[in-house]
Amino acid sequence: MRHDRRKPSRPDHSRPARRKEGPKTPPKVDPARQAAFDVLRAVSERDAYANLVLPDLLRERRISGRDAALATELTYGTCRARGLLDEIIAACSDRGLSSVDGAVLDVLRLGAYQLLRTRVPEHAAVTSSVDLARSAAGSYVTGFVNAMLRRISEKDERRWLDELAPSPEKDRIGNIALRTAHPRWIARAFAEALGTSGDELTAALEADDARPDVHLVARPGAISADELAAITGGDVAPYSPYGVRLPPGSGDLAESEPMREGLAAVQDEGSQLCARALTTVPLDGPDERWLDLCAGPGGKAALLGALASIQGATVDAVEQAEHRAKLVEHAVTDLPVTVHVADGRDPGLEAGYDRVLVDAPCTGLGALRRRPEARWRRQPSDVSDLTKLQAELLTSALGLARVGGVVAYVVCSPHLAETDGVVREVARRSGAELLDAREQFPDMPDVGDAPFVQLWPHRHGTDAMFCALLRKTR
Ligand SMILES: C[S@@+](CC[C@H](N)C(=O)[O-])C[C@H]1O[C@@H](n2cnc3c(N)ncnc32)[C@H](O)[C@@H]1O
Repeated sequence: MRHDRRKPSRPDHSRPARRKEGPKTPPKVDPARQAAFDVLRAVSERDAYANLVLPDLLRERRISGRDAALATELTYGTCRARGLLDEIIAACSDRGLSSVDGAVLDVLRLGAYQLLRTRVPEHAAVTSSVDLARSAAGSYVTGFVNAMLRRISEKDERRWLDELAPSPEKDRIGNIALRTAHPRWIARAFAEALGTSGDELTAALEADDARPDVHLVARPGAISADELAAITGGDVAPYSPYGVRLPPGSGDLAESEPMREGLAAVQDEGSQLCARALTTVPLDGPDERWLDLCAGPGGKAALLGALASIQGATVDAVEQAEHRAKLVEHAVTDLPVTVHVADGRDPGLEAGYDRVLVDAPCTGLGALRRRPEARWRRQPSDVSDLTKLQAELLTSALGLARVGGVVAYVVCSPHLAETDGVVREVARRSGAELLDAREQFPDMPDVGDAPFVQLWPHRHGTDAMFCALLRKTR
């Protein structure tokens, strides 16, 4: 294809250019880019999760090998960089993005991602995007897409960032947010939790783009971490006594024997450590009745169930959503766990629990590396609704615990409103004692300031889990 090196004029998509003469049969879009585009549409149109839709789609269409790898890179990469790509696309357009057709915008995002963040040659990125636009929206948009992508390709990512990012002197967090392709409010929440907007903020945000290791949990009493590591070819995890780590994208683990037999499951090491922390706090008096107040889909309930079985305790697992309660049932087969479909704020269970876990619904800002599109879907306004629910669930947990009993409050988020804010407010109102959670994470460095524990992907290789431990005093 001939490269037109003249500076393209600013595309006018109010009057889309019509092709003078198009081929009778439009060129076929290659399977990798078609798959990536279809997942982007599902994410944009019906709030789908890219990491759930893509594997099914690749399987259905029998896309494998290099095509599957390209589809995965383009889909996840475009989802992660979406806000940054949109700023660049908007800078090339004479109107706001809202006037661009949704399918055309997704074509532009995919094309811009290839131009700015991959080694795909410019002509291949542009031609394939034009083909995709023709097949998705019709021939009349091809001129617009072609002109937009030519304009985007005039600069590399660094030059676009130099042009578009706020100056670091005036707005350091805004500058880092755009450079790491995160919304500013999330970068600010991370900065507040880390206590810095220096280099560690960049490291924390960049960790969201790294493909995470696969973490397995070896069910206590059923298989050891050493055995599981030997069977799966993984490494024993550095912190959790039940953990095994495998390289990113390790095979189809669901088919491996320990998983099929329920001896092991996929579970982030940070989640394992938070569930375990609840069980290691010293307790005076009985230690027989445990409660998991937000149990679906059952990862922590299964670990608690296995530990309860060893210690002679039983677990009640509460989950509000019926379909998620079914997942808990499946996860706790053969364990001393009873599942209840109920609202954790008033589950109708008899109070007096010795240990209670509140693994509360949260923004999930601590697991952005696992959800490519999540950073652009979450809104700052989500936080206040969630903190209200979190405080209600923690209050209910303390109501259900016995005096002297312990409650673990866990969220997969470092946002201070969801962590420190919720816990201190509920502790103040209820008179609960804040325990030093760090004592239940022995030999783990840099877990934050007492009395809480905040884990981080860039420090610990875990999700950014938060854990507080409270003792009921009255
Ligand atoms: C962070 S997830 C829990 C993850 C789970 N502990 C695990 O390790 O697999 C929060 C769960 O709380 C449930 N939930 C939301 N509101 C609830 C409520 N009012 N009562 C009980 N469960 C609730 C959600 O449906 C979701 O399954």
